Amino acid sequence: MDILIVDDEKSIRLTTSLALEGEGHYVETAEDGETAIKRIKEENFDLVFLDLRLGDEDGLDILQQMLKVRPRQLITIFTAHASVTTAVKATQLGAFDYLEKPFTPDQLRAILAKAHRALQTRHEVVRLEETVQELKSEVRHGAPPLRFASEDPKTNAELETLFRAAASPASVLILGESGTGKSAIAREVHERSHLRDKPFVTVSCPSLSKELLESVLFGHVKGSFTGAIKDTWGKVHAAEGGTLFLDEIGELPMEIQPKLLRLLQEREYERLGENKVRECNVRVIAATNRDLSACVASGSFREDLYYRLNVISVTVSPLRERRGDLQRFAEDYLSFFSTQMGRKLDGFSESGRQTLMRHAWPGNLRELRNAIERATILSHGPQVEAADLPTPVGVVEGVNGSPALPIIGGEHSLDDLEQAHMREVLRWAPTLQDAAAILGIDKATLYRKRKRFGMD
Ligand SMILES: Nc1ncnc2c1ncn2[C@@H]1O[C@H](COP(=O)(O)OP(=O)(O)OP(=O)(O)O)[C@@H](O)[C@H]1O
Repeated sequence: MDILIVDDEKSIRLTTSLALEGEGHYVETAEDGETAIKRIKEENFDLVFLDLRLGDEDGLDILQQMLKVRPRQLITIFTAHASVTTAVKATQLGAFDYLEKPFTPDQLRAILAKAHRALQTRHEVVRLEETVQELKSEVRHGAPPLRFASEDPKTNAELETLFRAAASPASVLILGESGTGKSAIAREVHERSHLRDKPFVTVSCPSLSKELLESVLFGHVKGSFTGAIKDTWGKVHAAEGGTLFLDEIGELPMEIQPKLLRLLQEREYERLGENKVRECNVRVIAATNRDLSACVASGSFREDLYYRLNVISVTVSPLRERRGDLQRFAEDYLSFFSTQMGRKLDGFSESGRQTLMRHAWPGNLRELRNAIERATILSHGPQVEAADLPTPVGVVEGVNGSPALPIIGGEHSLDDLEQAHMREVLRWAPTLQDAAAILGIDKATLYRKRKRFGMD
């Protein structure tokens, strides 16, 4: 995590950052409110530790100012002057948690674990909100047609291989960032397979608790857990003879992993609370936006299960690496939504096109589709202009003081290109850690370069 410690006591700043850095976190410190607020404005920290007594300054006041800048910022208050009243006041004002000084490494770790869970939930909520918007739109307007042919030779080759293998019973693993179209590919594999007339059943692994997920997958018998008031069949049963699509498989709890392995290896499972072994015949397709091999390395995903799932696999490239496809997708969506909404829109103006091309599309196809749907509603026509696209979609020249972006192949130095690319990635990457990973450099190099380019 990227963490900011705000405390006027040097020893606290030092010991806490050492403890946090020892756990692999990136830490910055600030000794007063002004510096802290400046950094909050500039950077996206996952968590802030804020002392309630900062010399003459009032920590509660700084807390409010920080939340004004970043309303969703996770802020843990720490103070040597803990009292129930201040704790309550701080949480009422929007603090995430409260830590009394002096604190033990275990207490600090507990806060970090809680913050980590909160961040994960937040990401999941954003993803679900977007999916809901998408589904609402599908109910209203139907779904835009899917395009699988790609201008990117790598994507094209991978998808072709995958679709050729669709008819085999082998398990399929689809990797790629959120919104790259993994679910759509899973369904397409099913449609192109010999199972197309059989059920296609989806289970979203992270949306349920461990117990519920197990029951949703395998079913349960009455009384097997509190609330199990009657026998039920699970999705494995519902998918019999067809395809079982396990979305976000990287989130599958450790306890359920052996049961899925048994399903894949032995074609057997048991309902929760029952000792009867049942046979099943399903083809499993799994997808995840996590780096599953890294999960195997860190011990959160079983290696044997990984190899069982990874018989045929495809990694869907993010949209920012498929610039050749971007315009086609945008045009397809525009043509679909303008027909649905009875709008006469004739493509994108040059400024609209440039705006589309300049954005990094962290939400991939889902974000693009939502942006184009919105632009179809907003546009005065006859073409979609930069102004019709939502603000975060692109950096338009001269807007908000942003310098124009260089064009690949134009008259620019490598320094200009590097600088512009770094600035854009830093603009949308959730954390500095992510930005460094995307740029393929370590965090220290990123810091050095930011300094050199005057970006800090
Ligand atoms: N091949 C495609 N052609 C056109 N649009 C697509 C295609 N694939 C996906 N989309 C659009 O992107 C949206 C998101 O796709 P999908 O849900 O398959 O992504 P995902 O990678 O499974 O996302 P997540 O990881 O968040 O579950 C779809 O609703 C659809 O509008």
